[in-house]
Amino acid sequence: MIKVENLNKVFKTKTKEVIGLKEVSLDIKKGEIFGIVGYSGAGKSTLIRCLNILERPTSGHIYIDDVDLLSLSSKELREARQSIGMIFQGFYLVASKTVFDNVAFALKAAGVKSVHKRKERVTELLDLVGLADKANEYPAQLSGGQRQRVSIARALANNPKVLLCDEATSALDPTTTKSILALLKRINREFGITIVLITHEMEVVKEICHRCAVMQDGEIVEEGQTYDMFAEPENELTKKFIQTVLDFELPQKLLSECEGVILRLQFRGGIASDAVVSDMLQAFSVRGNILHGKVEYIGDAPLGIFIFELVGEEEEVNKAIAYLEERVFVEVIQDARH
Ligand SMILES: Nc1ncnc2c1ncn2[C@@H]1O[C@H](COP(=O)(O)OP(=O)(O)OP(=O)(O)O)[C@@H](O)[C@H]1O
Repeated sequence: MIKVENLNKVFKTKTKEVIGLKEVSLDIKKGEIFGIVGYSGAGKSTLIRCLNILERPTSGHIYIDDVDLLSLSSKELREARQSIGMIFQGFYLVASKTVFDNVAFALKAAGVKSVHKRKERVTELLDLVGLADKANEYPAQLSGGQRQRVSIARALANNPKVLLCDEATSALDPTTTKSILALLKRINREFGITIVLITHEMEVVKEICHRCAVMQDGEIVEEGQTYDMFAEPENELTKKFIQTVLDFELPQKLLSECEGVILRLQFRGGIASDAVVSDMLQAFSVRGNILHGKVEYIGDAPLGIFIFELVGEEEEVNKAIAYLEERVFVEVIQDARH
């Protein structure tokens, strides 16, 4: 659906050249929610702005449904953009227009001349985003979450195939963020709209993205199914992002009192975690203490995480670790034996 091939963007300033994107390639499937995550300056905004040619890449290709966006004339590009909606962190609503008129404006701009048709569509959209009762209010009278709902209604006005979300929830509190993400999920499910979102919050990716990519210094450093990225991240930066969601802070006092090996065990959904641990405890002469444990849901799929201390003779402990490593993901986080 969206194919990005070897995209490069170099910003030329008076004194230097800044690399915005470096050989970025992506293949985003129809109906997918795809997340792009990275720290500030990683190139996320540049990439998402390139997807509707708000920013012209220096080289490379962008295809949406096999149409090469960079080969289009200005008129053709304007038409192609009708099928790409976009929402932003700052909402960009027109302060002097009512909620109704902010949404109707997108229809007018797209050439919908009939007042009746515009009214019908705006009413439908405001219903969809839960703002039917706010049609005559002005942006200043709305909360941040409500403003983002208006901008979602506006972005969907002309039935786009793709919705680009540029840090759409970064200015919102956690509860409002959840409600906006739930709305995006619903839009994706009910209308099959492909959603590409950029964010610096892994929590957002965990909540709604089917697949995601991690960016650093203009490059994609890792890409995959969101669940796999959480369960078995490979890149160091991905691991850091994952930790922001899955990390357990154990009290320093507890760590210093532990005499054995502290392991972090990760169980993919479907594996009976307690059975693996109790079988291990029966098979080897070791003692085990669970220090922490919980099940995180990545989308709807469970990922179990336990912090576990193993105490015993060195050889038995090593055998027990090897036994666990054959069955689940194991990370040694402290070894007080050495
Ligand atoms: N118009 C510009 N002129 C010069 N350099 C730019 C321009 N826009 C972006 N850059 C540079 O390109 C790199 C990528 O920036 P970009 O805004 O895409 O990152 P980002 O991941 O979106 O960060 P943030 O989350 O802070 O917006 C940065 O080094 C940035 O300074």
